Amino acid sequence: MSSTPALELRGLTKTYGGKLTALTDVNLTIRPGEIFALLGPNGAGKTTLIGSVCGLVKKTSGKILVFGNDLDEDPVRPRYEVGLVPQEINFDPFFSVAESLYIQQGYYGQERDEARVKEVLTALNLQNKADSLTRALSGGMKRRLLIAKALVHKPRLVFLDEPTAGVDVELRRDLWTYVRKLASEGTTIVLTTHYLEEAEELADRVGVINEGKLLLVEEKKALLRRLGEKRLIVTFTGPVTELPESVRKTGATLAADGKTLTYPEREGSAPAGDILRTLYTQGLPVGDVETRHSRLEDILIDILRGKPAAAAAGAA
Ligand SMILES: Nc1ncnc2c1ncn2[C@@H]1O[C@H](COP(=O)(O)OP(=O)(O)OP(=O)(O)O)[C@@H](O)[C@H]1O
Repeated sequence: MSSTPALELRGLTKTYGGKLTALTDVNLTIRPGEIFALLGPNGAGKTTLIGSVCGLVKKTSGKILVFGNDLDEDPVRPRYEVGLVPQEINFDPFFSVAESLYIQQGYYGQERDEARVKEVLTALNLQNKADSLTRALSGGMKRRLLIAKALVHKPRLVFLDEPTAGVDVELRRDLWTYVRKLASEGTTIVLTTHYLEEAEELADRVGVINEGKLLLVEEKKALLRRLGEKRLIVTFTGPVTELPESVRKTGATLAADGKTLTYPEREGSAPAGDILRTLYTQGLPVGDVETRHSRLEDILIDILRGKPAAAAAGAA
């Protein structure tokens, strides 16, 4: 596989109306074939970033390179390699499903390719709807069609902006399977989502953006590891003043009120069971015991609150 980045943003900045800076000096390299999840709260700048690459938003400054091609030098052809599944449904209700895909092929400078349209419709389970008017589709089918539209010209870089917002669990699972398949075939995927479970499930790397600034870019696995794969949480029936030294040494911490112990179990660290055994043998008043897998949600909250440990890796 080529090592040319699928996308490079260098100092990308966007100011709306000379006032609101939606993106500030964003530097980001997306590797070919990866699934990259861009996370951040409402208004963080995710759609602006995607829009700048896809030609829907005019950047204020900075460089955008798609598979090594600078969009300032050629704003059209490199974008033929890009597909976008937008947040909002945007097709003409008077065309049929198949027609809207043929139009899309033309829009991307391609010949009408019936076999490809059939293939995409089948992949998205819309084969029986080819002749239906798009306005006659259910909400979930419209979402499938949005994805079909984004893929029909075989883009090598696909942006999915909130692809599963408002869809049912089954469709979400189907889409995840399909996204994984695309990635396994070498398509690069950039995904924004408010469902952190989705990013956890799919992403190879995660980027966090807030107020137009990219705060962190890291491998998802490393990010989850950093917080501890698992947390042991012990609630005591009465306040404890001090933890046994052997427990303290493991990195376990006692809450200020002495009522809870938290232990992030990391690779190679003491097993949670050893800590529990010590607590019992030392006669500490163990009440409730809970183990919890770390979630991207915990990490994201820490990063957005500016906790230094969480943001240690910095943006790349
Ligand atoms: N066309 C526009 N004109 C003026 N301001 C805009 C425009 N589009 C977006 N903004 C502003 O830019 C900022 C970033 O918006 P953007 O839509 O990129 O965020 P987002 O991360 O995609 O949010 P969400 O998760 O809510 O979709 C917001 O403050 C938004 O109000």
